[in-house]
Amino acid sequence: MVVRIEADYLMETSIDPERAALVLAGEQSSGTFVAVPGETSELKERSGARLEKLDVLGSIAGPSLPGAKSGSCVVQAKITLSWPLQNTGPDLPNLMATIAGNLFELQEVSGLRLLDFRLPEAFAKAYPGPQFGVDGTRQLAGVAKGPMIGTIIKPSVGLNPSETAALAATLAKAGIDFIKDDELQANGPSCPFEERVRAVMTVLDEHSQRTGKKVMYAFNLTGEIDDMRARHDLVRDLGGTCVMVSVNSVGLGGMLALARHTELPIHAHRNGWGYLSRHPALGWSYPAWSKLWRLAGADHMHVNGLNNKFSEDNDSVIAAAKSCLEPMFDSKACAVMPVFSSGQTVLQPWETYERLGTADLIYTAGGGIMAHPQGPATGVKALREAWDAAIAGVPADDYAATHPALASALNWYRS
Ligand SMILES: O=C(O)[C@H](O)COP(=O)(O)O
Ligand SMILES: [Mg+2]
Repeated sequence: MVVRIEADYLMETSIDPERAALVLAGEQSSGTFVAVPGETSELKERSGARLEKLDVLGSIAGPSLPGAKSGSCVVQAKITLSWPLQNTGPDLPNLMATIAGNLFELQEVSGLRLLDFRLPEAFAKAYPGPQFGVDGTRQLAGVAKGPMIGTIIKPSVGLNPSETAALAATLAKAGIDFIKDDELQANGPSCPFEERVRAVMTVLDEHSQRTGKKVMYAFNLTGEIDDMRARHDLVRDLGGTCVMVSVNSVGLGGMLALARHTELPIHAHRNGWGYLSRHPALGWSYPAWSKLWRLAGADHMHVNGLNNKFSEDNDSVIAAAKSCLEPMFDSKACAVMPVFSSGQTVLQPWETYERLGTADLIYTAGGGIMAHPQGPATGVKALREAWDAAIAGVPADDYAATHPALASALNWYRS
């Protein structure tokens, strides 16, 4: 159990690494660019950040980022800083300003990436964490085991509420477990939130009365706080079972307001992640960043997918997905359901299952279902067949020999 707040960074500097690390520690606690009269040694002892660990990894060819102090040699180091809990209290937005604030732009570093952090138990008491997580989501969606097969309404924008509902009805009939709005579709005049929810819930209710299966639909309620609360209430009152939010758009304050209000699982979309992470010498690692949202109350978190349409490599995707299930505190695991999404098709389930070692996930394919040559219903069938084969350990082509939906999808995506 940690007593102080601890954060690990990958740091790059052209000055003495210990000096650079101490500048970071000073700037993020009691110090500034010059000594000030009130910063006594007692105050520093009480409130100053400490350099707990410094491992110099070696030198690199040149600075990764512009604007840093230059020197004869650029070195990379792993450092751990710590802060007394008394500086912020168990307070997530202000934790963020402390461990991931001004330090990224200090001249002493030409690269800084937050790799991980650990928090005292007081944070576990102060915040809700996921209310549904894996088990609660499975229960609400009626999917006891295996992956939750899902999709994203595509085209992302442009369909009106009744067109969206008609697509949802087709997908439900095809046996899908999970549908979500795209992050680009929240409350635009061409597809207003309330009309969309009413139209979609009408068809999902009809389907549930007929079959007993309530498809989970994550309605994108991203917006201002009062609007998000009202949109949540509408979804709940109409029998919906999930809401979605773009976490970078609403920030921690918005997420916390929603999490303290919600009676439904929160599907956390990470759009914008690229600006926080794409340069390897800057920003956040996913396991660190996702901890903020897990503790704040996310139940599902996007982790990209193998062989995705973005720039992230597969090792990083698997590490991100695994981190969603790793316990954050002794008293509160904050485990969330990883959501594989981005360029997913019938091609990736085998490697995904083999590398992840569990099917506790939501697997959403937008283009990967909608673009199936025989239409979205066959797209759903093919994706489920791909996952059945992956879990049974049967190679794709062997399974496809007796499963035509999978066979045509494999041909389509391989061509
Ligand atoms: O919101 C998402 O997760 C993406 O739009 C995924 O879409 P795709 O499956 O068509 O890549
Ligand atoms: Mg999208």
